[in-house]
Amino acid sequence: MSETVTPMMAQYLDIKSGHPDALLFYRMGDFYEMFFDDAVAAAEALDIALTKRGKHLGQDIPMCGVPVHAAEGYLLGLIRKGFRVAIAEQMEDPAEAKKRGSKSVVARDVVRLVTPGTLTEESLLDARRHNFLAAFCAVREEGALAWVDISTGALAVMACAPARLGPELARLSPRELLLAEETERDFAGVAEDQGAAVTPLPRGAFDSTGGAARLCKVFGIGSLDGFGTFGRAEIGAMAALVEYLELTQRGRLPLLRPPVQERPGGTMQIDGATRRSLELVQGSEGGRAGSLLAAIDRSVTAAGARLLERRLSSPSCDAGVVTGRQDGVTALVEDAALRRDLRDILRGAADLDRALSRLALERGGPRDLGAVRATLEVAGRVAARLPEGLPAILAEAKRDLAAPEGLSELLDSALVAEPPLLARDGGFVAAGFDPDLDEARRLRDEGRSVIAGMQAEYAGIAGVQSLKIRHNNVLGYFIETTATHAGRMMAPPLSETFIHRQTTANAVRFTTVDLSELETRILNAGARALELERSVFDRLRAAVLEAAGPLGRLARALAEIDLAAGLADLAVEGDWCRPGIEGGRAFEIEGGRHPVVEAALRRSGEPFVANDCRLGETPIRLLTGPNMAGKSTFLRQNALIAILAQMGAWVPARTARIGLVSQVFSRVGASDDLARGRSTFMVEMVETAAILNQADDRALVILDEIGRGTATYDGLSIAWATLEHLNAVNRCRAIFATHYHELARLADRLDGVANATVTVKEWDGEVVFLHEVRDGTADRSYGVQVARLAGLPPSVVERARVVLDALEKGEREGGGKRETLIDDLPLFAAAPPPPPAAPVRASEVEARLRELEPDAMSPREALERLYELKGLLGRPD
Ligand SMILES: Nc1ncnc2c1ncn2[C@@H]1O[C@H](COP(=O)(O)OP(=O)(O)OP(=O)(O)O)[C@@H](O)[C@H]1O
Repeated sequence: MSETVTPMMAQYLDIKSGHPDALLFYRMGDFYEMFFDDAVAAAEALDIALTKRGKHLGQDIPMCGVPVHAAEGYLLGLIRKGFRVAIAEQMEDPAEAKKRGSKSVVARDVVRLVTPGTLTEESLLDARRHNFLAAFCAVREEGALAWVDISTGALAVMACAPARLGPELARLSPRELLLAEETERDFAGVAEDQGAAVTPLPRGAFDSTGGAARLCKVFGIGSLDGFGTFGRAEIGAMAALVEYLELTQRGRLPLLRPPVQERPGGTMQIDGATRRSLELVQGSEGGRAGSLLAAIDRSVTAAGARLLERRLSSPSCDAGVVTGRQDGVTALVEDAALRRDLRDILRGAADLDRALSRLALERGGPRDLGAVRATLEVAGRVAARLPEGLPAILAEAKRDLAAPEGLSELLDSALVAEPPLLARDGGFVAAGFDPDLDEARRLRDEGRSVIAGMQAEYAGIAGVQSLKIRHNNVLGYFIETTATHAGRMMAPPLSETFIHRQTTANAVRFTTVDLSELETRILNAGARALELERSVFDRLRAAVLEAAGPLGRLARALAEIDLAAGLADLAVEGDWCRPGIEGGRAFEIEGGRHPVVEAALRRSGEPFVANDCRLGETPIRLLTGPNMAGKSTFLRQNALIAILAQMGAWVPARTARIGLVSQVFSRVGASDDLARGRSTFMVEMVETAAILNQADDRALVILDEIGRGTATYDGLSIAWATLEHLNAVNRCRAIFATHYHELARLADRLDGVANATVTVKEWDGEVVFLHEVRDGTADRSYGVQVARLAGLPPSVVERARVVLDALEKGEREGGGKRETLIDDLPLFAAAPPPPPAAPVRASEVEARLRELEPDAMSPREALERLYELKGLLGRPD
């Protein structure tokens, strides 16, 4: 049987056996081919043709392929669908292989494993978002999470108990999580809930003893102590990252920055459900649109946008850090000219972090060197524009903008103005940089112009004006003429000069001794020029990587300045204020607004009504009010203001004073989690339980309509007990919106609770939403009116009114015996509402009206249509 396996298939199977979990992209000339099950899966995932190639063990071999030049797009498609891809390249020229014998196969090897967490290509990444790869290491009850963005080299680690894994993953949203094989079962569900692909690794990868040595080697240091004091789990998690990077990048490591150790509790805790319900970085549809991030992002550089997302995802709990950042924003709010100039200059910056990372991974090209040069130039101009006496955060950034000695000059003199993407074809080194290169290029180019002269000369000798000198990859340079003239050239005396090479259907091709010599000279010069350019590239790359430390700091400084300027711009334009950050439990917002709702209303020309929120003395606010009045908006805006304040931004309010918030919890709106078999009510209760069990006295909790997913009295009881627990046990600041007006009475009994309501006016039987939050309670929900506004059939609205009146009357008189009440109600069938005839007619008339195009009608037509419409109205039933 084995005789039927071709040498190439044997090689394929050998490589594939090393990567059973990945699709194997097997390079064959200009294509990456896939075979067997890989081909079937990829053809389906990419919607490309599935073909066959030869037989294996008597069966057809399924095959599909993608062209190399378009491979990135296909890779992206596969990674998005959850595949991992191993890329096997040809490691030698096919000509080399031939030398070993006609049957020998070109040597191939996997050069890289592409996985969701290890992307570096610009086209595969979102420039404005991080792409984190994370590793979680559990050592008994302890745990640690490490994460790296290999496209920028940023590495961080923190102690993380297993129970905190979910919220931390929600904060970072890594694309991929590494777990030890034994723990995969325990944590894979948590990871998948947060959208991270799980990759299991053998336990050895997480070993802290060997790991410490491996990390020291990567960073070129003798001991990790210089970076901080790390626990065993922390070292294990970082070591697993490094091991996986070595595995996927086949030994080439990205430019890892020294690990930043995050302190648990240093950032505001916000769990996944809260992040989703507040739509911090993702809108309700899953993308960026509609999120707070999208509404506040004014950064002009990709690195600035990434820093903004990081800050927004991890607001600080350290008053010093927050006020330090605020100082930076404030300085740029106050100096409009400086802010404008900085933003203008920053627009010219390239994505330095990502360029550096590609260069380190040997995936970079001349354009990445160009990106370094451009960013150095921008950094110089930014530093020159920043005055003395700035707040510390900006002054430090200015210091970090100092360019590494001589690098700018080197890149400036070495690179052409617009370097190409790839080094392969040369053409990126500026004239005058390398005399040898200039000489080789001159020879090559002169050769080309000599050829033009030669063509004229040979045309004269042969007496054939249409004679051409052409070039192709097989023959090199050759003289071409048509068959009509060729006879003369093949006969003496011309045949002494013109040597016949080839006859094709339309042409006959010749060469000459002089042409061959010239060709060799041109080829040699071209090859030499290319070789020299490559060595210049290597030199420049080495110089850039040598300066990777300071360049990383410079990139970070630019991002910090961009972020501060963007937030300042936002603050000025939105008329925001600098919030006071305090140690106590104050929460005093005057004239607060919801930035996303406000922006949406502005687009439709409507004003947003600003509202106060004071939770200082009575920390719990019980909010009642009609449907659609703006309760959810009010709840969320206060949570968002706290988050914005602690990320260091200004906030959408007239004034704000906030005692540091340790945790934000939000339960707003309900949704089913059918994938996990949970009903709406169950999801709500699970989330409420999490809040009641975790919220401490520095937490800010917003709860919207707890208990509405069940029977009225069950719901009311749960809401009641929840409110009491928040007040007595959690002792946190909270806003609690409810439709159970009965709860309002609790405010009289509980010290920490006060009532507030969103006001409406009733006018002519209609509700008018004022969106104003006042002290006090609402008397009713106006649910029926809102239902009418939403377009419920009038018969249903009318019927609902009747039922509501009866229920309310019964409640007043009978103490809430609903069964008897319902018995008393006139039955639906017994008192049918009049059939709604008019609206049907009206909509038919409307439909006709909509079809009309008055501009296209003659007066007569218009009149006819009018009669027709009138006729429709008057038609008897
Ligand atoms: N302060 C405000 N100023 C202007 N318009 C507002 C304000 N607050 C809310 N709105 C508008 O009212 C709409 C409804 O708001 P929201 O969803 O907050 O109401 P709600 O009281 O929570 O309703 P329900 O009880 O039905 O969930 C919003 O989409 C927005 O357009």
